[in-house]
Amino acid sequence: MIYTVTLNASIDYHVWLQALTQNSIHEAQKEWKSAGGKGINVSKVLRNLGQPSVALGFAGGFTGAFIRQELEREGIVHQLLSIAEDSRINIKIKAGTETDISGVSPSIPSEAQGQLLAQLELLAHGDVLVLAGSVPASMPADFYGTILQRLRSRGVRVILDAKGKALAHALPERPFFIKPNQHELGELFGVQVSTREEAVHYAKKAMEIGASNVIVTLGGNGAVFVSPETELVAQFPKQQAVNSIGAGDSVVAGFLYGVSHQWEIKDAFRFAVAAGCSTAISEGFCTRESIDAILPQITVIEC
Ligand SMILES: Nc1ncnc2c1ncn2[C@@H]1O[C@H](COP(=O)(O)OP(=O)(O)O)[C@@H](O)[C@H]1O
Ligand SMILES: O=P(O)(O)OC[C@H]1O[C@](O)(COP(=O)(O)O)[C@@H](O)[C@@H]1O
Repeated sequence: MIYTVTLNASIDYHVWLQALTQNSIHEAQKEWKSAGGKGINVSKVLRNLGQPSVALGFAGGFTGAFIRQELEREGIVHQLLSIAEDSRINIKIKAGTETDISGVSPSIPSEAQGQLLAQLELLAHGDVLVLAGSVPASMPADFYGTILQRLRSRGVRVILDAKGKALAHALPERPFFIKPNQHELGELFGVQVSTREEAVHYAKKAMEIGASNVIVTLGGNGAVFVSPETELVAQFPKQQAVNSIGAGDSVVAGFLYGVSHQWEIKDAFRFAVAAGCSTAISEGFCTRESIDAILPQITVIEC
């Protein structure tokens, strides 16, 4: 089974404005709310692909109730643990460009943290665990590393999509796959990653620290895949993003889907990039049909 963990679940409030200006009142042109957080988004994309998963993590308050209801309505199995404080609300403003405001994360009591670790004790050989998104400020920054350590001898593949300290602490614990974007990879090494060559170079450095497979996404400029066996570059015609929220999560879900079906790595990578593109250039998340429609435009070559 595939399990996704979202430590910092959210309601994503998407709002479209004509323009965003200081010191003025804006009238929304359009808006919607969705259950978010990176692990939950991965579960949603997997569901769109017909791949079951179980969403784990924390949810609390009226926002937590909304998150649970949406997952249940969409037929996504979850075992979210209850916390007293409200799950956060993240604001995603579209006004020509995209501006995000991430809400303050709720406090996660140590008992709830222990309950999550106990749930993960039940994972067994062949299971896949996706650890995705920020670690709430009340939790140890090395929580992902702790999970990886505890699962090391159990034959569970761990996919990690994190940044900052959460990524730095977990990397030496040997995740199967990481998916930083170029900025997150640059932050890890205190450099700026702008080109594909730089992305490959620093992906290899991340592998020296502990990652087995790395996809670095470069927004509208493609992506690279690096493993001990191969180095691949994906390209696609540059397009205007319509709503890039969840595009990175779609890459994670797409790659996971391909790997779970024992596809060749090149095909899984191409599918993953198509999933990301399809999400970025439409309002909702990718579907199998939208990915298949965009696949012919994605070229993958060896570096
Ligand atoms: N303007 C765009 N046009 C087409 N695809 C895009 C665009 N922006 C992002 N994507 C797709 O989304 C993926 C992830 O984007 P990126 O912004 O790098 O990641 P994250 O969402 O994790 O920050 C890219 O690899 C690509 O597949
Ligand atoms: O666009 P991405 O990177 O795929 O992730 C989108 C998701 O990540 C979030 O921005 C939260 O990210 P963090 O957990 O890292 O704060 C959610 O609001 C959103 O659902």
